[in-house]
Amino acid sequence: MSEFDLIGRYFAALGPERSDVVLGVGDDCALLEIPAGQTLAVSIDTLASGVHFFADCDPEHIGHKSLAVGLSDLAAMGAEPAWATLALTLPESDENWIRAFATGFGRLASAHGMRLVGGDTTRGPLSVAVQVHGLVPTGAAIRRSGARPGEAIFVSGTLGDAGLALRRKLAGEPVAPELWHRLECPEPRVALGRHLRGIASAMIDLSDGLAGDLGHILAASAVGAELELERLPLTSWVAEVVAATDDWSLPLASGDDYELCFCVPPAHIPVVERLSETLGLTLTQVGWIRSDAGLDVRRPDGGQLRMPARGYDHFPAANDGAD
Ligand SMILES: Nc1ncnc2c1ncn2[C@@H]1O[C@H](COP(=O)(O)OP(=O)(O)OP(=O)(O)O)[C@@H](O)[C@H]1O
Ligand SMILES: Cc1ncc(C[n+]2csc(CCOP(=O)(O)O)c2C)c(N)n1
Ligand SMILES: [Mg+2]
Repeated sequence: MSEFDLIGRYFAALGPERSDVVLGVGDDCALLEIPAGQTLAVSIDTLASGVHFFADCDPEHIGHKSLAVGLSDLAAMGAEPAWATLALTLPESDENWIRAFATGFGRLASAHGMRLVGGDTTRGPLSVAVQVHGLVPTGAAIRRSGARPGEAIFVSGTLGDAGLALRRKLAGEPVAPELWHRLECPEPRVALGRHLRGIASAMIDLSDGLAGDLGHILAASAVGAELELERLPLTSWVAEVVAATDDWSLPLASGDDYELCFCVPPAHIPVVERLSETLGLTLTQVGWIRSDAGLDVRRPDGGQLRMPARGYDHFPAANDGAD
């Protein structure tokens, strides 16, 4: 099947039609209308074979995850998903693979009212780059820079499940299907992000791990924080590993969580508790923002945790100085 046949058959109509798409797949550019009073939020993420997913991974899941990580960035700004573009690099034109990929991508796009409006298809080592475009009322986006001393730090869902799935797979151990799902099919917290407009002062999505990603909020806001490990929301799988090893790197630094971490003034804590019930999503306070710089991680016995690695890094510091 030719490049243009593939595009026409699998990528010309993914996601719902939208009235703000003046021109979608098929011309040199897409043409998109930004509604009055809205600001465009844009983010791009690449998933590379062997780095972000295993080469033999279910292509439907690769389609899902390649869009989910971008949706998670939109969620972290409080933005509403609108349009996506997709750059697909494939070693061969395997129609079964492409159909399954488009199914996973299209299902998630439809669930969030997002239309695929363009892209690029080339031959090469398998990699997928997705640019997402979202809309947020002007002035309402939630940045990393708004955290203030005295605010509560919350996270959604549970932490470390995807990291545990990856660790078990790399060790050749069996992985429970629910854990595997957390790694391959993360659920971006888009509704939560939108509901936190006007409530959260700062927000980030957790792609590299709580310690590192919260560190980005602290740096952008010029504040510090205290985290209490006993408050971390863990599934029994992760809790067992932590209890057996006293190693907190899974929930703090393994990455791939795609949960939201956000800060709220104390007066808004009851709103967050109600939101948790409305959305049926666990929202857990894990610590406090303070004015002293740095991240202080408290163990259940009150002692201080020597910080593990700060989070996933494609070019870790061991390379520093080498060029
Ligand atoms: N090659 C690049 N050129 C320009 N800006 C970049 C480049 N790579 C990253 N950035 C920007 O640097 C910032 C941090 O990038 P990063 O990819 O770590 O985003 P993130 O949201 O923290 O993580 P994730 O990619 O997991 O969503 C973002 O504002 C991003 O747009
Ligand atoms: C096969 C395989 N090996 C390792 C990982 C773990 N991993 C890769 S990139 C990343 C951080 C987020 O990426 P980015 O910073 O590029 O957004 C994490 C946690 C995986 N998912 N699959
Ligand atoms: Mg992000």
